[in-house]
Amino acid sequence: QQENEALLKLKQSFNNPASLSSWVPNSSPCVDKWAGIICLNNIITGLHLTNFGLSGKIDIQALLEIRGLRTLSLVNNSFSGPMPEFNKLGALKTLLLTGNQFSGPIAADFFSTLDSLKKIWISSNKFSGNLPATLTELEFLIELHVENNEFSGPIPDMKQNLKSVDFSNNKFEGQIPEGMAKYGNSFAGNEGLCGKPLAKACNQPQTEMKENNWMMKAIVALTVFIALAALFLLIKPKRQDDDFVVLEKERKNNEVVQVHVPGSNHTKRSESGRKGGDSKRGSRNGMGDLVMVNDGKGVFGLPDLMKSAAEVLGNGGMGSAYKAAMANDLSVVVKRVREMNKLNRDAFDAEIRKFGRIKHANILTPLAYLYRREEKLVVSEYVPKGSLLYVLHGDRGASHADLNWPTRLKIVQGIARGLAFLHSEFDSYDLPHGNLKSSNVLLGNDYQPLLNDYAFQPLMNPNTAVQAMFAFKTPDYTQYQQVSHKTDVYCFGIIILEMITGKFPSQYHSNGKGGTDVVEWVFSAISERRDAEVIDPEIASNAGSSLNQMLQLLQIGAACTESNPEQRIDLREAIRRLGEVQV
Ligand SMILES: Nc1ncnc2c1ncn2[C@@H]1O[C@H](COP(=O)(O)OP(=O)(O)OP(=O)(O)O)[C@@H](O)[C@H]1O
Repeated sequence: QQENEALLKLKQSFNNPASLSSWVPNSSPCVDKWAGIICLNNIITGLHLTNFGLSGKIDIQALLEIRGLRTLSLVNNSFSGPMPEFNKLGALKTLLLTGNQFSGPIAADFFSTLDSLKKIWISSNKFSGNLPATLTELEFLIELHVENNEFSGPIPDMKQNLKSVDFSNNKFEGQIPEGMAKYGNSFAGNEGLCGKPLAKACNQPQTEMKENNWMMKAIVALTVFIALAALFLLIKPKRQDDDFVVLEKERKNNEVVQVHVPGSNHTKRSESGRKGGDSKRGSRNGMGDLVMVNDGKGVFGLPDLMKSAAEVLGNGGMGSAYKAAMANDLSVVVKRVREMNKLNRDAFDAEIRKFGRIKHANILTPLAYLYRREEKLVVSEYVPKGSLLYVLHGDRGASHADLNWPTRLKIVQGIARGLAFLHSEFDSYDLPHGNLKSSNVLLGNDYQPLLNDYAFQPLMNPNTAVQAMFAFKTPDYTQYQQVSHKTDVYCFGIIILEMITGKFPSQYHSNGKGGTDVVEWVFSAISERRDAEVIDPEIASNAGSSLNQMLQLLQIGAACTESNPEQRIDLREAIRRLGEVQV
């Protein structure tokens, strides 16, 4: 009875408590299932007031009277002002305040009385000042999210083994403590931070930093140049009468370059041998060893690539990727893949040609390849918006702001269509995609997703495939030692959870450190009936009537990431359920 009254007092302290209409005198919070009240054996253990439209004061005295209270969630409401005295609730295990307007500093000793805390989420508020030093003393802490605030000062040296952590988009400064470098992606958007894992080194005067920046750029440019030069040397034929050498001589004499790219200013010399016929091998067609497998974007050769402005895009598990902007305004990505020696040249050729014939709105079709014993190059069109990974987590610019709920749903549904296509096209493969993750989903102009780096497993040396492909990081392989079509479904599920929570999945790190274990987080939220709390505040804050649809998508993501493949839904079922989700 005392607890009922305490809750009614708490309700009175809120403005607009219409969402708490089930909280009425002469009824029981547990038996009559008051909204947002979690009970265990008739004892109130949690207040989950996520998205309840609440604001006003929070009556801490009332909360103190709820003796069994362990979890307090006020996520996505409109509370403001300084941090309330939650530190009086000494038995709390979970404190979730994400997505409010709380502001100002938090006292350094705030957490000294909260030594049972396991999860602290105070992200997306307006907290400022240093992070309280007492955070480092919380022995049981496993989740700490302070992103999207105005915190400044140093990153504390947390000795706990945090499973999920995010310091991004604040004003933290100084050197990241050595032991914190393992939380790789959690520090983005803090201009003043330096040291590992960031690329910015510490302890350098400003001018020296600038010089170093220039040096870095020079080193990158040199690396690209050396990579392309090495490439050139690799493909350089030994026979003096080879077409490629002839081309080079012509170039030195300032004669026309024998390349043909629609729309380019280069003069054509000869059309012969360029299409069909010997172009299968490509070595004697006047264009080096590059073999076109799809000429929908024009025909080009290695000399075009050699002359283009190149830029390193990244180094993935399978090799490195370069962007090459060619003279005809066509920009391509050259992916240099190591250890792809499972097939001989003819089988490799047949395989990539198969990819080159794909015409699907959600698949990126490769344009050309180059086969050398030591390495293979696969060339595709450059997609300017970049990957879903980049747009979702990389910058907070215009493209990120466009990732509203309808766009996210459209992307998920497009990925499903692309994946369904691969599953029918490469039905006989164990892994029709095999490396599905958000960095391999590119976003077209209209945010239509384009799947990339698919169906590579049959081409790769088995050991490298295990090391490089995301499918082999799933429980299917790590627990059950067998990959299958359902493995792609698991990887798809990770993307769904990543998009709906807005979190960088720790699954993408090979050591699992840094980022959020989205599967564990979502499963525990669902089982504790606080699933609405894990929805990315950026889409949840004005979800309105779409909230149920978001929760439906979250459930599909969870069903796709069921760790036992036998209990996991298959792609057909996932697509059926996705069809029921509306904007
Ligand atoms: N065609 C493309 N257009 C635009 N960006 C691309 C294109 N292909 C790759 N990228 C981007 O270049 C970067 C490096 O790509 P890469 O494929 O080498 O690495 P990855 O996707 O992180 O890992 P993996 O090797 O496992 O696929 C990634 O951020 C990727 O999204």
